[in-house]
Amino acid sequence: MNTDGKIIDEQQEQIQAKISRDHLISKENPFAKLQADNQYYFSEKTGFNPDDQSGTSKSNMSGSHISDFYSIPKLSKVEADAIMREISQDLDQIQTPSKLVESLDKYIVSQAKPKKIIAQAIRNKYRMRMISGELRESMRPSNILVHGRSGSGKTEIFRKIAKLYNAPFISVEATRYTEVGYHGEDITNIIVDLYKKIEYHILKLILGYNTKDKDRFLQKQMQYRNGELDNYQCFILVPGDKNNIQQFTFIKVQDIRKYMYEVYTDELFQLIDLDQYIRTEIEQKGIVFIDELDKLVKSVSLNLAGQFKIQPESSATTKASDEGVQYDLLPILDGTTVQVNPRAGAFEKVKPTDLAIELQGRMPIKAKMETLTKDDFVKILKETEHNLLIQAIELLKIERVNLVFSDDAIEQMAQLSVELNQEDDIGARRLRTVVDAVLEDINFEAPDFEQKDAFILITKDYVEEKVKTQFQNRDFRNYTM
Ligand SMILES: Nc1ncnc2c1ncn2[C@@H]1O[C@H](COP(=O)(O)OP(=O)(O)OP(=O)(O)O)[C@@H](O)[C@H]1O
Repeated sequence: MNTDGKIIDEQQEQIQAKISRDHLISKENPFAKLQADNQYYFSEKTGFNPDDQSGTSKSNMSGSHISDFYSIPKLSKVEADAIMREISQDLDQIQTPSKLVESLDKYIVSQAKPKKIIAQAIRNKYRMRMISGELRESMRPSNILVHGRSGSGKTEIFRKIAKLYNAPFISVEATRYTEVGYHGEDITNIIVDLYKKIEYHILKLILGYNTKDKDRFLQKQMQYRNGELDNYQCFILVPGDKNNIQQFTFIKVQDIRKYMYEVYTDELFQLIDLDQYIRTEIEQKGIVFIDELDKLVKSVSLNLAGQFKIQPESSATTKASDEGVQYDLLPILDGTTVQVNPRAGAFEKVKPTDLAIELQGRMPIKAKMETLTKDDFVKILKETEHNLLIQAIELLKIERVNLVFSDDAIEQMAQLSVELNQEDDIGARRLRTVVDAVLEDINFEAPDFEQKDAFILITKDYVEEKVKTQFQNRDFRNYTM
């Protein structure tokens, strides 16, 4: 279900433990099934795609009508509510800052200080959730400005955290909002984007097998947006147990939505209006990652007349005012926890203090990423979970080829990455280009190897030779991942 499974699995296990402890009808987490189209279990025969104006589209969902299944003791509304509450509390309590850092350590090398700062800030956000009333309203979100070299793990840290917390995660490039059509009032689309998919799935759930009826869909959509369906109870089928007995329960729309807000980190479909409820949800749980913020900073250059002339840092042809966009971002920073990720050369040419004062003020927490060293590169290759070498080994096992890397080969890959980065620093992304270069021939030829299950030792010399050849033949400098 989730390829970055480990941390999610831990969380699922806790939820499942909770569910079985509470004598729920299944050991599986029924709500986890909401995460992927083809894992839905509810009454539906056909799908309706609101983007398709012809109304003829069919989704690839193949649910079954509720009456196709027989019912087993169902949860009462009160029980379902209680479970939903407990689940969301569990989600809040799963990771203390120290545990979060521990989890991150499995995937992200070095960066001890930023990890600590970020983990603490994230925890604070969850503490704030537990406080209500005026005191809560007077608290400002602790937005974080993360800056540092390209490919040092900025995005990676937040991706992992979002997965860990099952929080909605959206990454946007600030410069996108300097493009025509995305400027000004449209800036709120950053947040709105999160919700289009959720609305669509909930409506499918509500409409059951009758989703082909476009008028009915639109009518329900309106009711949904007006909050009229919040207390509507949906059937959720719980996947079969060992004996393949299907079971179902009732859950309120508002609870499903709430849960889905928490679990969705996926691609997004159509836009819906931003309402207060959504705003509140994103305030509490969402992670919005604003990339390329430094590109909004103008550089100041002296023109011939000796006067100061302001130029957009990224492109002189940018249509909308970059400074304007900085101000447009303010309400978002007020309303949400935002991780700001300055990109390549991030705040190297310009400093965080070059941002509009108001913007700086809303990002009180600063975390500076360390520049990764050769030793860090070695650790990334050797010690992180699901690392590039493990991936390569597993892929080649499919072809009945066993790859083995000698220690000095790994050292050499790290060393060459550092050297190639001197030309153009893409940080740990470089490792990917180097590993690909080393394995290019083997990957190509593996299916044709006559001897099956042979072991191939990758040595330092082999690494050297392959990378040097590749580097001479190709321009690595423009590599991006
Ligand atoms: N500290 C790290 N530990 C492990 N892997 C890392 C680390 N830093 C980067 N990587 C690897 O490099 C890739 C690129 O890193 P990431 O996307 O986090 O870069 P970034 O710091 O956000 O850079 P940019 O500013 O260019 O967006 C990641 O997918 C990850 O595989």
